[in-house]
Amino acid sequence: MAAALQTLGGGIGITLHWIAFTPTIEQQATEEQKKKWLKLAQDVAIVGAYAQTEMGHGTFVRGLETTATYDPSTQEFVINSPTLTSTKWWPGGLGKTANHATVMAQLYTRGKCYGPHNFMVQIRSLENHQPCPGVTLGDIGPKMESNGNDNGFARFDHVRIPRENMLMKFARVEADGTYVQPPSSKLAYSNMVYLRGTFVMSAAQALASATTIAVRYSCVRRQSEMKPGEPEPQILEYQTQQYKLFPQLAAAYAFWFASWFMTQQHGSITGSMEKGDMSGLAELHALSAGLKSYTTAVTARGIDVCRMACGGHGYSHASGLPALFGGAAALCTAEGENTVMMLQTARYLVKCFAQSQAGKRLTGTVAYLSAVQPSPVAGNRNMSDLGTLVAAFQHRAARMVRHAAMQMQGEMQKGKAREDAWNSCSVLLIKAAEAHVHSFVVRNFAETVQTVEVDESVRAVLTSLCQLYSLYGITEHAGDFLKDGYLTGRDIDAASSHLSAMLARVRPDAVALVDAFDLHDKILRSVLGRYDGRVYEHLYEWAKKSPLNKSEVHESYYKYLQPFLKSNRAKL
Ligand SMILES: CCCCCCCC/C=C\CCCCCCCC(=O)SCCNC(=O)CCNC(=O)[C@H](O)C(C)(C)COP(=O)(O)OP(=O)(O)OC[C@H]1O[C@@H](n2cnc3c(N)ncnc32)[C@H](O)[C@@H]1OP(=O)(O)O
Ligand SMILES: Cc1cc2nc3c(=O)[nH]c(=O)nc-3n(C[C@H](O)[C@H](O)[C@H](O)COP(=O)(O)OP(=O)(O)OC[C@H]3O[C@@H](n4cnc5c(N)ncnc54)[C@H](O)[C@@H]3O)c2cc1C
Repeated sequence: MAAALQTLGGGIGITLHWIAFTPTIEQQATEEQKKKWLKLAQDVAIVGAYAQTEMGHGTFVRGLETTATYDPSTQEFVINSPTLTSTKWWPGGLGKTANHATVMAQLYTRGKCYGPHNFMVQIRSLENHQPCPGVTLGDIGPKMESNGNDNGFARFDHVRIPRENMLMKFARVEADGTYVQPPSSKLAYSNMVYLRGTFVMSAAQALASATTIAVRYSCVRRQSEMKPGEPEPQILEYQTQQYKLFPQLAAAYAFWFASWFMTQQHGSITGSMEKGDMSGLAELHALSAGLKSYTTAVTARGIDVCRMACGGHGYSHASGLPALFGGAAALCTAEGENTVMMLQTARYLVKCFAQSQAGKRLTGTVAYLSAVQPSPVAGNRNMSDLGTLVAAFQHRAARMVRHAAMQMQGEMQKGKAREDAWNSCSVLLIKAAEAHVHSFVVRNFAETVQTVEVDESVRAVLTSLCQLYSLYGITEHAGDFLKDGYLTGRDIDAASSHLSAMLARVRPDAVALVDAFDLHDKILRSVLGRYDGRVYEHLYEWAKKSPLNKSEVHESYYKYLQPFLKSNRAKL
């Protein structure tokens, strides 16, 4: 339905209705309010946008300028866009599709500001879809990709909504204007945590799509001579092609398993929060922010590697890879810009490190921080053993977290304010947080392949893939592992040769591993990745449908080229 609307309309998109607007009602509305709006949203009797970001603020939610001022005389909130930069800007579906929006605005009551809260605002008439009085709407214009989605803008000129339109599951405003505190001010951000968690699966699916396309095409495409006089080989026979594609394929599986963990964690922690136990919220936020940032960044880069591995046809929209890349690039910015999200994870790690220094036993995804010994125990390690690889990644992360935290402590001891010390160490902090998330993904991948209920022959293939993913990470970041002597040069050489062996071992199963994603041609939308492998015939058919081929001589010849040629010939 959503996809149909998105393709049919060519300018409307209800993606955000499903992934942001409806979940916000589910997570932030009272039972009363759900009775009023949730079924309408689920049945698409209303279409909604999630209107938080403004022209002037996206990351800094506490800096949003839209206001919601409570008027006790009428028991209404007045929604207003006081400045140009307060214009809501970017929300998907806001331009032309949505007739409702959850609007994040600074809540004012009795002259005091209580920070950003969500409000349900009808923005278009249900009769004729015209903007409601006081509401100005429009599309923000063409983007890098996803132009089927009308990311829009909205301005509110003192628009009045009933008090009951404030989503009041956590915080409330009583009829007389009294503000009732939520258990945590961050619960207003809970849907962002949820959405970031879903991005991990979006990244896995996107990387799975890209590797399916590139691996299948690399079995169809024959090019060059590996040995003089021999037939042109499949390009997947080249080790360099395997080195490009198989780490991306392994990452797709790693992220797929990481998203299982994320979903399970989100469910159990929000379950406890429903019972008033907020203790897991900080870890959930740090994990979802870090995983979202890490997986979307690796995915965007990985899709472009797949695109380049397909040569010229990879650059054609026929391959489906440019659109995939554009979508993945969007997820690096949307739902929390990646740098900012990784800094949130770093903030949590620094806090946990301080707690472990004070003797607290850490648990959950940071437990390893207190378990890992600072002084490395060098020695010939078995670089094909998953336990050894996991321990190496945890040691690397613990060392980098400790280094960044100690660096920050040092800056503060020199008299720097905490915020300045934070800023001057933020590159170290980002790298430490990335190493932490990377070690989580490796550990989770290893634990999943060892416990998932599959046939032993399948487990053997998944284990090779997990080794490949880990060895690739070690060789790509060798310096981090060598720095304190935890790994030696010999270990890194061993890792490189094991990696080469893994490339050769994965090769015979590569097509089966991408087929296992079970992505239908209609989902892949790629001539190169077709299940039947009939690339060339369909590439020709695809090209013939290009609008430029509607006429043999394009009108631009008569308008521009013909007079231009004529005048140049006249000068000869
Ligand atoms: C792979 C591709 C496949 C194809 C895809 C298909 C097509 C794709 C194309 C197109 C569709 C894309 C889909 C679009 C969807 C996107 C929708 C949106 O974008 S909706 C807007 C999102 N906006 C943000 O996420 C704002 C980000 N900013 C923030 O969240 C905050 O401002 C933040 C966290 C950066 C700072 O918030 P502070 O300033 O209030 O908090 P501080 O001062 O940093 O920290 C205070 C305490 O609060 C905690 N905290 C912060 N946020 C928290 C949270 N969410 N939950 C729990 N605690 C939190 C912190 O951990 C900290 O805790 P202690 O004090 O250390 O204990
Ligand atoms: C495809 C797409 C769909 C979107 N859909 C929606 C939607 O449906 N609803 C919605 O509300 N929003 C939506 N957004 C907006 C999105 O949430 C914001 O773009 C995002 O939160 C980033 O905020 P920003 O654009 O203000 O970037 P900024 O925060 O201005 O980032 C610009 C640069 O500043 C850096 N920076 C900012 N703060 C810090 C900091 N504290 N420390 C270090 N560096 C910092 C960033 O790292 C980045 O490099 C969408 C965006 C895109 C691209």
